[in-house]
Amino acid sequence: MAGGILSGLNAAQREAVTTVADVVQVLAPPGSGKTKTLTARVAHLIAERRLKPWNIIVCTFTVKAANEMKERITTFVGPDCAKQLKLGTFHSVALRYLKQYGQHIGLSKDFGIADTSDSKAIVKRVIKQNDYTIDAGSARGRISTQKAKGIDSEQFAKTKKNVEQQEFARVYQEYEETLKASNLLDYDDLLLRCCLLLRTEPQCVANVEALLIDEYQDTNNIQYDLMSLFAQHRNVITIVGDPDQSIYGFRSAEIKNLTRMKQQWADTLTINLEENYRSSGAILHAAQHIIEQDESRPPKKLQATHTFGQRPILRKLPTAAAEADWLVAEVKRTQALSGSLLQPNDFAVLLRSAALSRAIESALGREGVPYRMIGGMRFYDRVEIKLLIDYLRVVDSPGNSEAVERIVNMPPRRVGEGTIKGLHEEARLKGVSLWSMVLDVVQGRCKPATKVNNTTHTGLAKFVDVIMSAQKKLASTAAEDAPLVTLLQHIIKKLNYQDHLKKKYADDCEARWSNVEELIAQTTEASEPQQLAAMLAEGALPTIEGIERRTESVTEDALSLFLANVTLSTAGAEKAEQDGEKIQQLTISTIHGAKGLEWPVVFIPACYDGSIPHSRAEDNDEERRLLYVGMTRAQALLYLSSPGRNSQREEASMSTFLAQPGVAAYFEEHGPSIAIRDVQGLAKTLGRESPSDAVIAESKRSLERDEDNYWPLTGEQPPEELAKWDRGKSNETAWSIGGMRPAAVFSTAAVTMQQQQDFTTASTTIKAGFVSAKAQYDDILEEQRLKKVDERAAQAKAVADEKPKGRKRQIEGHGSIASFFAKPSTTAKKENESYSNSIEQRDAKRVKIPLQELSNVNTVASEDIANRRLMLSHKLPSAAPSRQTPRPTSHVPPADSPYPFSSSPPQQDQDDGNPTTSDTIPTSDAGHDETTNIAPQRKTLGMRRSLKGWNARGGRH
Ligand SMILES: Nc1ncnc2c1ncn2[C@@H]1O[C@H](COP(=O)(O)OP(=O)(O)OP(=O)(O)O)[C@@H](O)[C@H]1O
Repeated sequence: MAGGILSGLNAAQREAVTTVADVVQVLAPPGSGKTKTLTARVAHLIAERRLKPWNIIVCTFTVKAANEMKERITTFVGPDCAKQLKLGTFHSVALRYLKQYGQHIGLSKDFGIADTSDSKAIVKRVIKQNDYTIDAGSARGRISTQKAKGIDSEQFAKTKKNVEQQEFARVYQEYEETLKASNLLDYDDLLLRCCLLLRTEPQCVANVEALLIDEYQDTNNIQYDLMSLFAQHRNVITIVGDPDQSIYGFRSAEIKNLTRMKQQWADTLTINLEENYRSSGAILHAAQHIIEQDESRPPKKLQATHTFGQRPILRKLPTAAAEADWLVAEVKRTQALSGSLLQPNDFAVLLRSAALSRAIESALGREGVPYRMIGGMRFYDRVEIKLLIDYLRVVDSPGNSEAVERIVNMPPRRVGEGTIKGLHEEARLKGVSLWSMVLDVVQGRCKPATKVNNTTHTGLAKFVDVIMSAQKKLASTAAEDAPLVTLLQHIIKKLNYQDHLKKKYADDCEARWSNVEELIAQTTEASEPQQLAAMLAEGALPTIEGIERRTESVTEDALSLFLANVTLSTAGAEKAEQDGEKIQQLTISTIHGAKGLEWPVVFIPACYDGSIPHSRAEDNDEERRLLYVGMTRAQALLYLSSPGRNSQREEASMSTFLAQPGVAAYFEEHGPSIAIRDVQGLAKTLGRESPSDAVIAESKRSLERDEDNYWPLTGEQPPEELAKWDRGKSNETAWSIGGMRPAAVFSTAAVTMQQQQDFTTASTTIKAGFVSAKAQYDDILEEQRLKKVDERAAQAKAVADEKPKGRKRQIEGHGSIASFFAKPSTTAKKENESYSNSIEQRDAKRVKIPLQELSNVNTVASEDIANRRLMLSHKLPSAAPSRQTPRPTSHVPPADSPYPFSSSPPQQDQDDGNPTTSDTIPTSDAGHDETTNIAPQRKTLGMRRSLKGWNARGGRH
């Protein structure tokens, strides 16, 4: 048996499992096998030391962890033995004692448990009944904090207090009285009463021979007391934990409990596990460097068992939206370059807070990448968002009776459920929508069979007012006056939405309001003339001669398209879930929710000050540990990124943890190249079959670009995006002057040459006929923009001329995924030890080429500029603009290259001036519509990126 228990353990783990010391602390970094060790020790105590399983208590922090541990122990000692262990969360173990021995402290056997929502409801009622002014959510949290500190309501009331604290003391006391009167214990009480019981009646735990605790760094003071009391007779305790992963300070976790334990049991044996079995050396080095910024923390060794691998990536992007696009592009690129060996399940996006998921979810939805959320709901499924989206839906389409039914009494307007159902049924029988039924009732055109009293009538009238005023608002807002966000804000104001959230979700209204702010940011973005035009162009079908088009309203179309976008962005994933298929899904999680988990590829976006460290965080060290926990979830590839502007459009600067001197040396500036041999190594590690070279080559073909080189490393917009913006601006000018809807943003893939020419004609004609002051001013701005683009182009050329061209910096012999996945573990230690030297070598070789990729796209920008200059001089281009697309940048480095896995290839010395076929949509039948005589579409990189969403969605649904 012992052989089985100990097999596969390293020396330190074996020592931790077999030591005869009574009190043992196993301090282990992430991925070092803490759970494995703790499990083996339980099995060892039973099998070798002959302890009875029913005399062993094992405490975990989550039910999931308890179940996993039980499963693992079962494999060693069998199910009958395993089920006799006292194994569970602190709360469940405490509950067992209270149920069995509670009478010793006057607790009747039939006490109930107040769950979180019961507790909240009680606090709210107490506040309401007494007209207290204290916020219910924060009062509930404060009660829990006091209990965690072991301070009961009477003790709290006795100390000197200011007025506000006195009120809280009364809430606390009345809350306790209510629980008592109802014979309820809340979660905190379970622990507190158990402590009381074990102090009053220590005999209850006279049988306990050993106590083992997982994730010890998250214990609070009450849990510490409970630990001492459980073990009070024999004092045999084993804990495993990692102070660097203590991220629950906000729930009163006490990192000091480690030293407190050593003080209480002076003979505590501390065993450090230093080998990490999860992450590549490069990831560990970077994570270690970050955590070591906390100088108060004792130095600790962390040894990678894998080889160095690929250095993590630290990327700057211009905006949160660009960051999301880049992230999804990297998911798709690495997936394709691995010949689909990497599947969505292998990727995780870890966020500091749930509200950050919106941009990522939208980008994933647009690109059809399925995802699941853990530790949170999908953005559009969140109650506070769903309700607003429903309002927008009803404004857009009042005939949507389901949506009307959901929102007619939300926020509450005293319209009962029965009334709504009755009206809905009457409407159905009459063959009209619920909206028209409600409207007729409110406007006195109909006397319904369903009883509608005065109060209900008033409620219905209020609802009608919200919808009709919103429709009016939309109709009266000009396209250039941000119609979507204006509409949304109108609805939010009408609903008094922030107050509604405060009332209904007292304890987490801030987080919910953050989500609403995120939706406002999204509609603000979508309302920009350029975005609006692009969205409309994406949704537009080509004009077909002889078929009359529906008269368009820019604002109304924009709302419909926006809502369709929202719906479709989640439709793929929903379908997969409904069908019950086991589909591959990328994971989105908060970092807190990802604790204890691991993935081959991890992204941590939004690494900016205010996000991480969070603006409301009280303890920056805890925020740093949070980043550390996130980083150490990654096995092979880790991406951190930060936008120059966050989703609220505020300027954002790189997280202080990542901006410190020396940090950059641990990161690459862009995603890695992935060669075929890397894929083979990856397959080996993941225990999967390696795709053939042909499959890899084929899936590579689907890629628009096989290097992470679209977004400049400086965090600026790519010239293509700027040129697009510039072009969008010139359209906008024409649009606002002529009052016309733009046919499209120039050169979008969805817009035909004919349309472009039509638009060019229209805009030039307008300008020629009537040149307003605004138009002249726009022309001046336009010239200034052109100048800037010219400067960028010149700068890019200068950079591109530097040698060596297009190289990425890598450490010789390191720095590739292959070197991690091939994991020649005997050399791993050596490799990692020589890391510092490598950094120096690498830095000596570092070639600063931040704008290297610009040279590829200069031609695009230049031609656009030329075309726009033609427009400005009121001359029509004789033919559709011929735009040269960037060359693909995939090159095999020479065999003797010092950068064998370099991801940015050397530039070719000459340019034949022809667009490469791989970057151009073939001019075959597929691209040429005979019936409409539409010219073949050409693919341009930036444009295709932004338009793909609609095309793809159209195809899928
Ligand atoms: N001696 C070992 N040899 C090989 N693999 C090991 C060894 N010890 C642990 N592992 C593996 O390392 C991975 C991480 O182990 P585990 O989840 O127990 O780590 P942990 O310390 O609990 O991590 P975290 O702190 O992140 O939760 C698991 O896949 C485990 O099987």
